[in-house]
Amino acid sequence: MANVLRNSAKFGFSGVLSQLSIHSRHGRECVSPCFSLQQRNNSTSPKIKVDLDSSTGVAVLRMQSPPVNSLSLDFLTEFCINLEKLEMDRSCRGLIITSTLSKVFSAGLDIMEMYGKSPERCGEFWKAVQEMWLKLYGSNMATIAAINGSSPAGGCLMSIGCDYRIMVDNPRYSIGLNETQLGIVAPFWFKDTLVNTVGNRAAELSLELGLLYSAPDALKIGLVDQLVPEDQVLSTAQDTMSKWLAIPDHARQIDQCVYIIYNTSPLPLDHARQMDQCVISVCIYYI
Ligand SMILES: CCCCCC/C=C/CC(=O)SCCNC(=O)CCNC(=O)[C@H](O)C(C)(C)COP(=O)(O)OP(=O)(O)OC[C@H]1O[C@@H](n2cnc3c(N)ncnc32)[C@H](O)[C@@H]1OP(=O)(O)O
Repeated sequence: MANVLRNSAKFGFSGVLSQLSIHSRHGRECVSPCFSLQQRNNSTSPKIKVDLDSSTGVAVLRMQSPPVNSLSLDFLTEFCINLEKLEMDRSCRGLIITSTLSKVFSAGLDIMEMYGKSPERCGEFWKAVQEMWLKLYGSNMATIAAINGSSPAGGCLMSIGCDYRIMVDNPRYSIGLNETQLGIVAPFWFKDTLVNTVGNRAAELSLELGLLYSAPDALKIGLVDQLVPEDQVLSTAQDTMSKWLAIPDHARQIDQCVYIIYNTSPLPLDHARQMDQCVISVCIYYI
C-alpha cells in the first residue's frame, strides 16, 4: 500500500486501482515461494521482537527498547525493516503492535535525536520518521495497536497509524499529541492523521493545547476504540484481528486507499516529503 500511495502521485486514482489489481487473492503482493519461505522466520532484533503465527496469518510486533521505547534512528530503522519483511510475506495478513515494557507503549521520538545533531543527521532521522509512518499507515496488513502503557507524541502517531486501537483501561496511562506543551509543533501529517481519527474540532483543541488524554478520556473522544483490562489487551487484539481478517483483504485495502487519498495531505508525494524534511531539519537544528 505504501507503494500504491507513492505511485498515486504518478498514476492518479485509476492507476492506484490498477496497481491494486495485481495483488494476489488476499490482496497481498505476490512474491516467489522461495523468498516467502525465507521471510517466514520469526525475527528478534535488539529493540523489536516479531512473532508470526502462520496458521492465523497474524504477527505480533513487540517493542522492547527500555526504558521507554523511544523512537531513535536505530529503533525506526529496525521497525521499518521488520514491517517490510512482514509486508513481503504472503502468509502475514494482520499485525498487532504492542510493548514489552510495563507502563509505556512508546514515549515518541527520541529527544536525544533532536538535540545538537548535524543537519545531515537530523535529515536522516526525520526521513526515518516519515518512512515509519508511510509504511505503517499505508500497510496492506490489517494493523492493531495494543496500547499497554502511555503513548505520547510519536507514540500516539504510531497508534493512530494503525487501523484500530485497543488501550489498557488505566487512567494513569496517557495518549495524545502533546508537542505544543514541549514548545514544538506537530507536522501537518500528524495533524491529518489525528483529524481522521477524532474529527476536526477535537483535533484542533488537542493539538493547540498539546493535550494528553487518560485512557478513559481517549475513549470518549475516539482517540482509541476500546478499553480492556491489562491482562486482556493482547487476547482482545487477537480476537478483534480475526474480525478484520474475515473481510477480504482487497476490499479493506481499496476502502482504506480511497479514504487515504481523500482525507490526507500529500506526504507520499516526493515534493511534500522534501518540504516537510526541510522545515523539520531546520527547526531541529535551531532547538
Ligand atoms: C522542532 C521541530 C521538531 C518537530 C518534531 C515534532 C514531533 C515530535 C514528536 C515527538 O514524539 S517528541 C517526543 C515527545 N515525547 C514526550 O513528550 C514523552 C516524554 N516522556 C514521558 O512523558 C515519560 O517518560 C513517559 C513516556 C510517560 C514514561 O514515564 P516514566 O515515569 O515511566 O519514565 P521517566 O522517568 O519519565 O523516563 C525514563 C527515562 O526515559 C527517558 N525518556 C523519556 N522520554 C524520552 C524520549 N521521548 N526520548 C528519549 N528519552 C526519553 C527519561 O529521560 C528517563 O531517562 P533517565 O536517564 O532514566 O533519566
